[in-house]
Amino acid sequence: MTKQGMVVPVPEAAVAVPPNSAPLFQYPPPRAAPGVAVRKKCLQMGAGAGRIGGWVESMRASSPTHAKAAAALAAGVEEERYAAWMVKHPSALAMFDQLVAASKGKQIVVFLDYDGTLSPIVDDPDAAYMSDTMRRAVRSVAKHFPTAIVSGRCRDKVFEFVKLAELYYAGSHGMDIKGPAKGSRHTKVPIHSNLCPCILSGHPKILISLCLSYVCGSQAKGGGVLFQPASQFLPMIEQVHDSLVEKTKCIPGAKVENNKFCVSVHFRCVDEKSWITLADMVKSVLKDYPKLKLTQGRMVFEVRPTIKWDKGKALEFLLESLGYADCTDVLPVYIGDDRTDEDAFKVLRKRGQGVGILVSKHPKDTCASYSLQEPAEVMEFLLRLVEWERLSKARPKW
Ligand SMILES: O=P(O)(O)OC[C@H]1O[C@H](O[C@H]2O[C@H](CO)[C@@H](O)[C@H](O)[C@H]2O)[C@H](O)[C@@H](O)[C@@H]1O
Repeated sequence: MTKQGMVVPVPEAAVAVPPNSAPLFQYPPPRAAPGVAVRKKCLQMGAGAGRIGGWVESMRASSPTHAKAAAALAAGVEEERYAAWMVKHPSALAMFDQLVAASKGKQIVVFLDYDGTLSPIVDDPDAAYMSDTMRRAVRSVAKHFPTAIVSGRCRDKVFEFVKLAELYYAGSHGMDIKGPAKGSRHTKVPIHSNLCPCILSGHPKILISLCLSYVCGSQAKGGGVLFQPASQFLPMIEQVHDSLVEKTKCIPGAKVENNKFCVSVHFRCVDEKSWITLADMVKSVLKDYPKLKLTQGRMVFEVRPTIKWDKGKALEFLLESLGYADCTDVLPVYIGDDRTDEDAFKVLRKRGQGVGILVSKHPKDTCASYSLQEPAEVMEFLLRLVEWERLSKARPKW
């Protein structure tokens, strides 16, 4: 269980908590203190000494398991800070009973990030396997609740890792969604039309405008909906991927990953002395692509289309597809570890509905309300959810 006494370095803020955000429950845990630093979502593209220092700090902060962080951890420098953070973002395991009590009369819908949430972070992105026990836990969850994986990886790749056909998948940071038929209330009824499902269902304006601008929805094989709001960026992403591979091949340890609608440039295995060179290379390639933006994940640069679409939008899209748009009888539970998951946490805050759980052993500015330390705790939480649901079905209703 939670090691509350752990001492940790403090990475730069991922996002600030909106000052007037609505409480998620009647008994919300305290929010992060006002005035927390705000990280710009898109990284500055300019050069200059100040910026270079900022880049290195930001790159370092993107993985608190960095050697210096570990040293700080051993030295016990930030113990109190971690304890204070845990008061604001209590363990979802410790708060389990209150969490499930809030779901009374509501349908729980589970959203799970992949890397760092279902699988431990490892050096080689191609070897980020999830354990069989975790797979069994996720399968059980999906038996009881609509469940979706929301990942920065390309959808096919994350499916190869997860291997569960009973889930919905949103790959490429939500830009490639294979979800249920629109408004299906989890019945998985296939749609029988070639028309865009967003238009068919009278989807909110934002999606309709996306439908008109991009090739987006179609019937997915085996029923359900395939939604790809960035499909017009495919050729550009291919080009950028190839340029990045070519440009960065002289940097030992750098790895460029094609995630279909976005590209990841990993620096986890790059010597820190080469980080700035690598960052400059990425920036120089992107200069020719103003329609692409650069964000940062855990020891990785993420190159993404500038469209207003992210994991938060994917969460909303999936909820609507399941028939829970603007409903009060739904409780989305989103578990993730990355900066990109903050978009989903923010959506939950804005809706004043749902449970955002950040997976982290370190204090981070986050819009999530709760925390879990690592994938092992995520698994424990999922299994408890299944057991609670099983028992509540067996319990007589008075
Ligand atoms: O949204 P996610 O499912 O969390 O995907 C985000 C990125 O995850 C992967 O990279 C991260 O995990 C790797 C394996 O543990 C690790 O080596 C890397 O440093 C992490 O950044 C994935 O490879 C990326 O493509 C995803 O964008």
